[in-house]
Amino acid sequence: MSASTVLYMDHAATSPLRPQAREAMLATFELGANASSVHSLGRKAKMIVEEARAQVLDLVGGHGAKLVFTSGGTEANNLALHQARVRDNITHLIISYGEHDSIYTAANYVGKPVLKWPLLPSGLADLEALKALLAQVEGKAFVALMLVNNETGIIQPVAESAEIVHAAGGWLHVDAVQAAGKINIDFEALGVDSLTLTAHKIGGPVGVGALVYNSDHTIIPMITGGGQEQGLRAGTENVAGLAAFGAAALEAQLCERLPQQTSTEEALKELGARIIGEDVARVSGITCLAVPDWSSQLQLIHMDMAGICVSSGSACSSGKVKQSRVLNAMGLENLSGGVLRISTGWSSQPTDWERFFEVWSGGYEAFRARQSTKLNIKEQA
Ligand SMILES: Cc1ncc(COP(=O)(O)O)c(C=O)c1O
Repeated sequence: MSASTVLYMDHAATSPLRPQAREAMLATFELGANASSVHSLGRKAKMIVEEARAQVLDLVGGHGAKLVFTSGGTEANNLALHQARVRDNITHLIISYGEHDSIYTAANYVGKPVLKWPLLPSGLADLEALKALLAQVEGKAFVALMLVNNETGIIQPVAESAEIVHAAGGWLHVDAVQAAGKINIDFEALGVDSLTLTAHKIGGPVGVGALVYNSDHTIIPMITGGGQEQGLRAGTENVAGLAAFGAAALEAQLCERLPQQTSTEEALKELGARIIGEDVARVSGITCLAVPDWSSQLQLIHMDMAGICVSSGSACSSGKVKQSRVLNAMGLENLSGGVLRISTGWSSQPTDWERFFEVWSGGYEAFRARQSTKLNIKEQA
């Protein structure tokens, strides 16, 4: 199957490179200079890095904030966690069950007690539970809550959480990787201490990300060596990648009108599917559907054979389908084996949902017909 006949509905995993990002990247490859060099080409490279910094800060309304570039969202989340590791006054971490593994699992390596912050059955983080957890902390807490969940698309109450965390003297980190380009992000209005972004979810390249932070804070570096990034992140700058990140951020500011999935979701529900998080605010661009009988694995195979790239709802960094921690935390263990995540982005077309529905519904009906034939044979035997 050629790439042109494939329907890509897995933007939450990686969004294809935008033409503007590709162009910026190629132009910078031509330059071929180190941003730390003092000669004219080096200074030009440095200017490209600084322009990208301004473009990415613009995407999150972070005009009064600071930004350190990283190798992606995972490193930015780890750099945020590092702040908890090195600050003696931070005694505990409070991590929501919805977090990406680059927070959820990495928190266990900070070396301080980790308290797990439950989700409500709606999928929203439980703010009363947050208050109760903070009350258990004798020192200060580092708290992590993502803005948009990567499996369900649910928008979390970050600004409210920031108020609660700050009233207790803590630090609130927000992973905004899946929010960027889908909803407007206003760093100041959210009132958080640090915020993670990655380029490849907004049409930039893989391997480039950023930690935006409140300029009242001093960031302690995790990677040391040369003095790049004002001494906050050593390593020769990935100038071409950063130029592309900046170009993608500029385009993503428009929060493109993604094809509406509402009518398809209604049709899916009529066939017996459940749309996870349908009672709370979600981004358009991520739909998580679940059925009790047709496994994620079989759904993925069926869709893939028809040339449609989707994902299981759970993280599948190992290429395997595994149970969803997020759905389990919502009390949906019974559904978590039959989950499918469909995600759209800048290159998606309105007709994509129609083709998705045709193929998925055909597969599900055929699956159910096979199941009832099996049942009849059993009953007759
Ligand atoms: C919510 C969230 N945070 C962090 C990451 C990690 O970003 P990166 O792939 O750039 O390391 C991802 C990527 O899947 C994500 O979805």
